[in-house]
Amino acid sequence: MSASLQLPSLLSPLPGNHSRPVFRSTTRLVRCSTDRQRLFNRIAPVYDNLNDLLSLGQHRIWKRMAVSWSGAKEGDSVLDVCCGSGDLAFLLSEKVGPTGKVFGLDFSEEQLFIASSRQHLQSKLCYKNIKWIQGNALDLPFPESSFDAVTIGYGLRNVVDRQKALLELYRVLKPGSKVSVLDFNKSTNPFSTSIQEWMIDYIVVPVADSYGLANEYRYLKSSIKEFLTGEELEKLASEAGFSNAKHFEIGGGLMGNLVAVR
Ligand SMILES: C/C(=C\Cc1cc(O)c2ccccc2c1O)CCC[C@H](C)CCC[C@H](C)CCCC(C)C
Ligand SMILES: C[S@@+](CC[C@H](N)C(=O)[O-])C[C@H]1O[C@@H](n2cnc3c(N)ncnc32)[C@H](O)[C@@H]1O
Repeated sequence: MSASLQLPSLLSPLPGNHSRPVFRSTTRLVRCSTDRQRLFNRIAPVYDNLNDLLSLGQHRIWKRMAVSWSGAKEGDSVLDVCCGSGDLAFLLSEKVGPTGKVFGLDFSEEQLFIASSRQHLQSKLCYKNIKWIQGNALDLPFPESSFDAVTIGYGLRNVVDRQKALLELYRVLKPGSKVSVLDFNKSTNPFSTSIQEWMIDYIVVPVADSYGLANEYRYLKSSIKEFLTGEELEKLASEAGFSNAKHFEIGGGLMGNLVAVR
């Protein structure tokens, strides 16, 4: 099974063969974009369950906050970049209602397969307004000024070029509209950092190991280390052209949400 970064495709539902990819365990999992795409394909079957279990359901609250901060409202046309299995896109769909439109974009075919299956299992009328697109966050397949709000949950940390991703988010937003960026918080407080690292080493990785995904979840710790602090995110967003870039610590400082206006 291959997923193309060059040719975004509308997936509603996803076509093709949905057999699981071969599981591999390597120590160097995430050198490039293709490695990350494979990682997210591999964890797709257990991704939602592990998020619920490991965050004790808290991730649903953080995602609601991110959607609320995006300013999406009834009738809007909105985009969720790095949508994964679709949590933020489903929440956006409820916000914009049947008269609005939601696009969920991701480069992982397996994550999109889960998102599309979830959409078809639900009877909510508004969920019919979601289109899943396989594409690259660094080269969004939309004209400029297309959206009234954009969200990206746990995505910016995972792209290989964050500045380019923010420039793309800026380009597709309508002037005056907001981007809401939810992710782990790279704290400047050593105590918060050690709690976060302890939780990943002694809770997250051992639980993931029981699914054969220890390396995939070990990646979380290194990716947070290589991520940006709230202040650095505000600076990067301002450099991409956004105004009023503000980062909020949530979940007791374990998570963060950047909000910025085009
Ligand atoms: C939805 C959450 C994380 C998504 C996520 C993001 C990634 O970049 C990954 C990369 C590789 C593998 C998995 C992921 C991934 O799942 C957030 C919630 C779940 C987290 C998996 C675990 C949370 C660990 C916190 C430090 C603990 C919070 C505890 C709580 C406040 C009780
Ligand atoms: C941790 S998941 C987050 C999924 C979802 N937003 C959530 O909050 O649960 C990160 C997602 O980003 C996607 N992703 C990473 N880099 C990407 C890129 N360059 N283009 C498109 N999707 C990307 C991955 O495939 C994965 O589904």
